[in-house]
Amino acid sequence: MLGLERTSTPLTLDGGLVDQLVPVQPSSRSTLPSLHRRKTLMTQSPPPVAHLPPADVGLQEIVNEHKIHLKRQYERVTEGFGESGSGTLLNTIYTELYIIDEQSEEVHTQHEVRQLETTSQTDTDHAPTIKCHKLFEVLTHLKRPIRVVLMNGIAGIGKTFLVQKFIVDWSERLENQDINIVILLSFRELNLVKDERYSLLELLHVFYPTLQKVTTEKLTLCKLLFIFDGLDESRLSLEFTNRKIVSDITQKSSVSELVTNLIEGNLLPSALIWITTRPAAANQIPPTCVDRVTEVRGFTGAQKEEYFRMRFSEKELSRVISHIKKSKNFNVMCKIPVFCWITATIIEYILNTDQRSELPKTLTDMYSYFLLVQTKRNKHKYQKEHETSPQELTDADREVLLKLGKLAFENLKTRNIIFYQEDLEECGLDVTEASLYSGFFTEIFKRECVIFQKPVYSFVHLSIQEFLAAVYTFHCYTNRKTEVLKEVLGEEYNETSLDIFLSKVMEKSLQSKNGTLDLFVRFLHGLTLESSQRLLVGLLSQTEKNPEVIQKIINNLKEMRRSQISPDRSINIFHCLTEMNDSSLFQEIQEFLKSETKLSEIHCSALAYMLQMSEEVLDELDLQKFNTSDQGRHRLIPAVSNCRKALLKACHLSETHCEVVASALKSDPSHLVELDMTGNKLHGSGLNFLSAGLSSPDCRLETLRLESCWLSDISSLVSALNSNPSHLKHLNLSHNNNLENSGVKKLCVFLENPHCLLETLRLQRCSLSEISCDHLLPALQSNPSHLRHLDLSWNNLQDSGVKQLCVYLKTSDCRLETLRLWGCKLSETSCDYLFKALQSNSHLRELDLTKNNLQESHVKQLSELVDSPHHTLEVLKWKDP
Ligand SMILES: Nc1ncnc2c1ncn2[C@@H]1O[C@H](COP(=O)(O)OP(=O)(O)OP(=O)(O)O)[C@@H](O)[C@H]1O
Repeated sequence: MLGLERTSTPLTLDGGLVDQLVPVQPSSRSTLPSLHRRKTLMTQSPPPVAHLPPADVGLQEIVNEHKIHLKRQYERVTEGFGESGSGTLLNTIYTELYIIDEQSEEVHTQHEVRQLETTSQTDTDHAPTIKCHKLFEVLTHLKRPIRVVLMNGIAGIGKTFLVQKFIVDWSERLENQDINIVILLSFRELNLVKDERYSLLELLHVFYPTLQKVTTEKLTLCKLLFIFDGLDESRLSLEFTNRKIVSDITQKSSVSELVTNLIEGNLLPSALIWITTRPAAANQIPPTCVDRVTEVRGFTGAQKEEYFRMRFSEKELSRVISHIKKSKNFNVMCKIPVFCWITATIIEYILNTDQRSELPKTLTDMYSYFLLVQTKRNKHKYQKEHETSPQELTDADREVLLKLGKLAFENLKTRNIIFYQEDLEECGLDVTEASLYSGFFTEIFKRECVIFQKPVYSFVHLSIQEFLAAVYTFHCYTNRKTEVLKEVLGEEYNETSLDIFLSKVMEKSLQSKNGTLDLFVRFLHGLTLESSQRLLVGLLSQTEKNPEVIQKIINNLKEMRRSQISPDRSINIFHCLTEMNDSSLFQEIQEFLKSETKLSEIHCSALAYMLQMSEEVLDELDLQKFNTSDQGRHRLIPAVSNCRKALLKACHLSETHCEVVASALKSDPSHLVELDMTGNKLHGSGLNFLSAGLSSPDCRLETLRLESCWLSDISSLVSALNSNPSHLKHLNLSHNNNLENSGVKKLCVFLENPHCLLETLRLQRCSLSEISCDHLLPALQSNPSHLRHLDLSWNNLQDSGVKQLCVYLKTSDCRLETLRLWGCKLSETSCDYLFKALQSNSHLRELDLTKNNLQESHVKQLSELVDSPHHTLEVLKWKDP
């Protein structure tokens, strides 16, 4: 029993000032295991106190007893599909969830997996977030009380865990102490009494016998919170229009009527109501009854890590996290806590059985497992089947999964990700049962209502759609449904061997520019393995065990080459090999790198992937150092995202390659600090792509070399540098003959930017005249203190150009150390200008006037400066080599 202590804090109850009884925190609390809890304790301000009737010690004791009861019931959880009350302490595994304070109307309009591959991951959008303990806090902008909260969330996202956490924190007096009594009524349990007639008071006593001692009067005085968990599971018919009004808590009624009257506020109008539901069932509650809609979005990146941190020892943790990070798809799926649990369970099992064994690498295995576990959870939830192992899919499961597969497949071709009733019907899905299906398969199939008041359906993740589409395609292949396969491969498709079938699908996928079928073909290859077929037995018929066919498929992939495909698409060939558990490439690459044998294209793709995924950031990637073809070099480009220095000189980069480089500059974190694209034709869209990368706030590039890149209009480059000015230190645009004075004029906009920190500027052979110096002078003068090295060699600057430069040299903040003016058609006059300027400049160390046809007499004074111990000039070059 918890101790009670008097406090003098006056609190109001019905307008009167009363003394309150504040519970003393139990001393055992400091020994609780959860890190999270300890944090809560430390950061917490004293909780608001319950408004109990004055000095009602009797009621307080009942409440205390109720708290103890709830704590006992909910502090332990069995994960995945277990019941509460046994298993692990919730606080030792509970990880904070990301909840937004509004419901999203959008369905996924972009392929999450692909989105991740092209952009840096934004875990959170700009929606306001909310903590579960603040659900009933008044909305400041609306200033109205919150009575009914509807909490949406897809299956496995953590709604029930959240409710349990709320209850445990309340029962331990950590949060929400302004609420006197919390009553959890899950729809799953209400279903059991749906045909009974009770008064609300009796219903409470059925579920909470400890509350029997509370009288009607006292109950109406208490601040109550009713939590209705899992509306999607409800078998009650909740009628909000033609229902009987019940306002007396002793009045007998049907259970459905009690629930609707509570929600509507006819019964206990001041009681708070919290309803959780999968999106499929949310529309059972009229929006007019709801004061706040929230949505549980699962884990953010940091929360994901925290989840695994709580489960694994420090030693194992880094292995687990890096394993998950290596696969972008695992990363996406791990936003859903139940997928984290599946991943953790599989990994834990492996680590406990054999530390040395490999963690599951293939996505196909992970997704197969996910499908099985979710199917089992649904069965447990809706059909109360406890005893089947996850591997046992019934005929009914198989039928529905294949229909969903058909829907997935049909719509994958058109990239359609939202479906209407007609689409479902076309695939044989019974729409009258849609809500059951969507409930049953919300894990993979989510139903939402949008503006049109028409149900819209979509898969929870597009990756799930692709997986089911692959399962269905495989099913059609093994069952010789040629007509269906023709839809993917075109009319000319004929029954053929598995290896030829797969290489045709692969070809098809390579043709797609944006990777529409990438994941689909990966799954398809993964499903050829006996191990996958074993996992999905019941859903997939097994193909003949024929190692030769598997080997043929592997060989086909290795030999696949097409020109004009993006290196990202090529990496997908390698991913398909990984899905087939083929690791021969890794060994071959290692051998080849040692022996300097020429790397084939597929080796380069594999190598690019290895480098890309390596935990070590590569210091330098120099494409010229690889013994391979141009195509092979192109396939290495994706590795740019994981290196500091990328040397991509003269290798015929196309705009697609520039796009890949740009995405490396945009990635978060972006490692690239030095980029050399010299000798590639970058004019036009290539430069635009690159500029988009440079303008990203994540770009950290310090050195950019674009010599001989056929550049003329550099507007996009300048505006990119200008929007992100403070990183670039060295810029080399030499040998771009078409740059001309107009190019320099544009560049000056960047040089003038007060945040520009450029130290080196090289503009050799850019067809410049003295007009460029006119442009440069004010720009350099306005921001004089950063530039250290300026190279304007082989431009027609003449003496008048040098005259302008000398004005800059004389600027007091000028810190220029090297000035190179080879072949600028200078005469003795320039030497005079320079001598005068350098008399007042104490920074220049090196002056290079080679190839200007100068005589010893012309440079005499400048040479004296070199000899003078009082001047910084150390090197003067003027003799032609
Ligand atoms: N906050 C969390 N911290 C740690 N694990 C969590 C958390 N939330 C959920 N999980 C894991 O995910 C599993 C599913 O969570 P939960 O049952 O709460 O989901 P749900 O949204 O209620 O799903 P459903 O709609 O299917 O009932 C849990 O059994 C647990 O393994």
